[in-house]
Amino acid sequence: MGELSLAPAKRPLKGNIEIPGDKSISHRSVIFGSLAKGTTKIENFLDGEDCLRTIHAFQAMGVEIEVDGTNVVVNSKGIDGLNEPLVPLYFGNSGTTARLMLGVLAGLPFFSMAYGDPYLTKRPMDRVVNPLRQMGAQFDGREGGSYLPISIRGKQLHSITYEMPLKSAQVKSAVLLAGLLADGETTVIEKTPTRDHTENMLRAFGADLTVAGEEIRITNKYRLVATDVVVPGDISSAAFYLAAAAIVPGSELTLKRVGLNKTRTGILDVLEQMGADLSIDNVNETGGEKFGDITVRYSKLKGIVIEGDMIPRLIDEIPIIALIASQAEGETIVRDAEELRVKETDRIAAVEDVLGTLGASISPTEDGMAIKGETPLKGGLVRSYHDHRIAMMAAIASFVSEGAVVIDDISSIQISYPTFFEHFHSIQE
Ligand SMILES: O=C(O)C1=C[C@@H](OP(=O)(O)O)[C@@H](O)[C@H](O)C1
Ligand SMILES: C=C(OP(=O)(O)O)C(=O)O
Repeated sequence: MGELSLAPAKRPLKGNIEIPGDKSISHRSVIFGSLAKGTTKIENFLDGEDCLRTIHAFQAMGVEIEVDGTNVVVNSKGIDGLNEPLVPLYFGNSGTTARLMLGVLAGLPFFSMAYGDPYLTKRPMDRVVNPLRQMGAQFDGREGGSYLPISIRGKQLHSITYEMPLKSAQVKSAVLLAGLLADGETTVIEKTPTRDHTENMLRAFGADLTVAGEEIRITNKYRLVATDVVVPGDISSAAFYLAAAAIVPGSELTLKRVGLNKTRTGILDVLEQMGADLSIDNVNETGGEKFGDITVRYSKLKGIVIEGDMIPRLIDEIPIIALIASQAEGETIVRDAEELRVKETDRIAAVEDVLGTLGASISPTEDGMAIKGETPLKGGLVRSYHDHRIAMMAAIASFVSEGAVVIDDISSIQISYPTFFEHFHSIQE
């Protein structure tokens, strides 16, 4: 797959979409399934490239993992049964695999090596390497271990109390995973809440975890117990079709079984504040994770300010929110989102380039952007920067463009949403 030209399609979008499994929860289901002794069955696993990297890492350590589409069965001998990997572990484009696995590998009694693709290789790893070194971890790598490739000499770790300097669920999770393998009680203090799937799944797998206000504590007192996981749909994937229905006149889409964890539903709050017409039905819960069907109908939108504690609740949705804002009346301002600079690409610069090329008015700032609407989009040739969220945002932009949107390379979409184009075409019939 390479370049793709999408003709303008200014007709109402209609239908139902089965949103694929949540990426964050899929990674964690394989990690906890592999650390627990016994059989863990995972349903609705996201068979995107990133989550497959996490599977390959544990297979290289001797865990039996069978993948049959979105059904995965993990058979593990538990933490004590993991073997030294004989080959370097390849994490591809996946920041979540890299950060969480460094937390695991640091506390296992063997040597390992990790590397990634050219994009992951540019992303900072010192954010996990630093706290893990405080726990006694031994890493070596580029720029003193700040960037992949990194080698890990596994050690018996000791507990720490770590106050989060960044708003990052990956850092929190790396320290908690290391805490699961360390002596004593590890405490993470998190002033701004980030996604809490690690905490929910640790509880479901029987770990000794307590959460009291801003403090999350974990010990290695109990071994994890293999537990089946049903993965809810990924709200970060649903966001693309929430946006499509919200900005194409006359549309109505229902997105099925989408995760509704409060730490992830910022996009729904923002859409409501902008004036979108949303309803949620069939709400249920699995493994501490709420999910339900979301219906969105087109309505006139207006610009808003998005900042502070809201940002971690929609961090991956900011590119698609920028597109929505370009079709809303008035100005939308995004602040406190400096983390966007160190994602798969610099997403502030990429949004400015892609939406700017298409005709939107985007003014970037150090930690966000201002978007002036409502601007007609004219179409054009855009670069995706090998970033799945940028490529999908550009594809959705074609629904409201006057001319064709040509995306230089759509292969990155396989990272998080392999059925994206199947769904894209199904809602135009
Ligand atoms: O923990 C996770 O599964 C993730 C956390 C977020 O990253 P940060 O922890 O860097 O904010 C998010 O952007 C990423 O897509 C997935
Ligand atoms: C930032 C993302 O993922 P990761 O950090 O796992 O590469 C994402 O999916 O938007």
